[in-house]
Parts: sequence; structure tokens; C-alpha cells
Amino acid sequence: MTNQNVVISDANSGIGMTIKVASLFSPPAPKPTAAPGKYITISRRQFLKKLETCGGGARINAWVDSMRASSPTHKSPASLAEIEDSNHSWILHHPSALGMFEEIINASQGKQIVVFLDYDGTLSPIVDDPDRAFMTNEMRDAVRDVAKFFPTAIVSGRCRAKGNQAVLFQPAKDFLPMMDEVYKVLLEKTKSTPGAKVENNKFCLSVHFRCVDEKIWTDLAEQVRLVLKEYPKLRLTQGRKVLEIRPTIKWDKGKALEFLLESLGKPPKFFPTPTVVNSANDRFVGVLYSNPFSGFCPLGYANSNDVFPVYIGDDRTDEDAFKVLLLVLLTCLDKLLSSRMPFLTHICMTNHQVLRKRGQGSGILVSKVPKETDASYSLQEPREASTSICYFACPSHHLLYSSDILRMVGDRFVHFEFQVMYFLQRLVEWKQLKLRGH
Ligand SMILES: O=P(O)(O)OC[C@H]1O[C@H](O[C@H]2O[C@H](CO)[C@@H](O)[C@H](O)[C@H]2O)[C@H](O)[C@@H](O)[C@@H]1O
Repeated sequence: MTNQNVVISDANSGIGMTIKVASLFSPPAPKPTAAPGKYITISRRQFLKKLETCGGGARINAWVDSMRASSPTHKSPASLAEIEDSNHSWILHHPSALGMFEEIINASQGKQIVVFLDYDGTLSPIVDDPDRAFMTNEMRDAVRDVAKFFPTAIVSGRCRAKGNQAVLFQPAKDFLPMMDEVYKVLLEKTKSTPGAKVENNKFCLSVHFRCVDEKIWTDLAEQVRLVLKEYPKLRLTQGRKVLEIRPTIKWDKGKALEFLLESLGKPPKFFPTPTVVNSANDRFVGVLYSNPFSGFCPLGYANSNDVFPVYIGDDRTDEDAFKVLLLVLLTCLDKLLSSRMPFLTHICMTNHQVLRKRGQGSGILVSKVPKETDASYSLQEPREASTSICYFACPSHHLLYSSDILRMVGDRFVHFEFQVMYFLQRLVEWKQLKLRGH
């Protein structure tokens, strides 16, 4: 398989395109606060409303709470009974994608599975230094393999300079001078905060809190807020111990997913032939396409029944993509039901079981703690350096996942940090068997 950089421009629209910007522009969607390890029941919409109405100080607290909820520290765990209670109810709504593998495959029947993968926290473990977030060799092999059999894309907010990838869509290029300017200002303003790191992802600036003492998170967030105040065309979102500054344009991982799905059906000249996109240091960052167009569909896939997207991600930004999968489902259900039994539409639209049975795609949240999510399934994430030992020792971990996994793989117990990799390997095994006529 060849490794190559791919730069493509859309002759019709004249727009330069890069998928690397895919995750960059989601609307602010802060996560609600929860006791560490506890499932959050307050809805995101309620939380957003609260955020909109609160003043500067409360806003900062909300950002900080949201970052904590995205990557809980487990420093002061809630009571075991409470944790197990919330874990249990969460896993019922978001069962393990490994345990439900057969169901996912059944739902995809007759459709082309297309795989979308987030990078940080999904393919690579979360580490203190963003420049050292590498995939393991095993994970890299699993991604390469899955890309041999399925159209596969890595959708990440990382900048192109940090990996070679297909350049397909760049909706925010007019913002680049402003982003550069704000990057310099942020560097200057945060340089006195020990542990703070500002990352320039070109279309997104990330201010990292992971190595900053939690006691001064609020001060650092306030510094960021003051900088942002001068740039009304930029906005702020929260991730895992990170505040992200993005242009206020309508582009997020959900839009990227729709764009990619539609693009899948475009004529072949629009896309590279089998391509694995690899970074110079062999770190897989960016969009990866491999042999995506065998069985080419002449129409866009997004609104057809021919494609079954499987999206795996761990962060707030991935929720926009999970929502798209749900929206596709809702639209289809709505059409289906409103013609015959309109009164049933509402009931069915709130029932995840029914949505999944429609087989329009699967959102899989990678997390080791319950989180509010629009994903249908869950997987445990790769080991997070600072918290894994503590969490691994927690019996609720056993309650959450082991029965699912054991049921599925028998005696091949899958350690939690290998779950994403194992899921990808299962996809490949299934496809190979299918190709052999089993
Ligand atoms: O939108 P994404 O592609 O999911 O990017 C979100 C951020 O990912 C990276 O940060 C995260 O991973 C780091 C390395 O493990 C970790 O140190 C950090 O705490 C995490 O938030 C990336 O470095 C950021 O620029 C992205 O905003």
C-alpha cells in the first residue's frame, strides 16, 4: 500500500478542502458537572441555557466544570454504591459495542460500512504532552487493516502540519491570520501559568489545562476569556482538560461526517485511489482512505440507505457526529412512521433500541466513565496515563464491562485499553469471513 499526501480542490466550488478541520468548529457544548465517576442526568440543553444566562464568573466556572466532566480525575470518588448505580443505568443505555457487535453487524446488512475514527483518546491514549500522543504499533496495524476493508477516515482537530492527510475541505481559511494573532496573544498571556500549553492547530487553538494545578484552572480560564473578548468572531468550546478557540462558522465533526458521507459517492476523480495517509514519523494523524470505493455508488451516500457509518470517538466534539447519526435515523423513522402511524413517531424517536434497529449507523463513545452522550454504544478508552490505575482498581469497572466482554469473546478477556483496537479487529475478521462466503 502506498503512503502519500493528497491535496485535492473542488473545481466546482473553488474551495480548498481539508478534513483535518473536521472537528474544529462545533457549537459550545459544555458538559454538566458530576461527582467523579457519576452519570450526569441534567440535560446538555439545560446546562447550555444556564451557561448562556450566567455572567463572566459563572461562565468561567461552567467551562472549568465542563472540562472536568470531560476527563474526570477521580480524586474524590463518590460512594461505591452511587457509582455502581449510575454506571449500571448508563451501560443499559449505552451497551458495549463489543458485546453488541453482532447487533451492529446485523443492522449494517446490505450496506457499506464506513468507519470514522477520532484520534486523541480513541486511537491514542490521552497523555500529558499532546505531541507525544502516539498510537501503539498494534493499534496502527488495526487501523491499517480496517482501512483495507472499509472506507475509513480519521476525523481530528489536529493540524495538518502534525500529520500528512488528505486535504479536502477548508471552510475557515479566511480566519487563519486572526488565529495566528490570537495564538501569539494566548502564548504571551499564559506563559506565567505553570503547566499551561497553547497548541496551534491552525483552525483551532487549544489551551491545555492537563498539567496545570486544578486550583488555578479558573484563573487560566479567565485569561482565555479576556483574550477571546477581543475577538467576537471566535468562540470557545471545551474538551478533555482543554479549552478550544474556533472561528464562529458552521463546521463541526457532524458537518464533516455529512460531507464525507456525501463525498463518498462522488465520481472517482474526486478521490485518491487506495491511499493510506501517514505522517512522517509514522504517526497516523489525519484522514485515511484506503480502497474506499470498491462497489462505488454514483450518488451521495448520506441520504441513501447504502451506507452504514460507524463513528468512534471520545470527546465533546464527537457528539456532533453522534447527533448526525441520530438525525439520519430520526429523519428516516419520521418518514416511515408519519405516513402510516403518525402517533407512534414520537414514541419511537425516543427509543434507542428502535433507532438502532433502523440500521442507519452506530455512534460509539469511548469512555471509561459514564457521560451524557448521543452515542448508542460505548467502548473503554485507551489507558489514560494519570488515572487508569485508580479506575482499574474500582470494582464498578468490572460491573460495567467485563460481563459484556466475556459474553462476547468467551475466554479471550479484553483489557479495557484494547477495546477500540479489538473492535476494529472484529470488523476486519467479520469482513474476511464474509468475503470467504461464510
Ligand atoms: O477534536 P479532537 O480531534 O478530538 O481534538 C481534541 C483535542 O485533542 C488533543 O488533546 C487531547 O489529547 C491530548 C493528548 O493525549 C491531551 O493532552 C489533552 O488533554 C486532550 O484534550 C489535542 O492536543 C488538542 O489540540 C485537541 O483540541
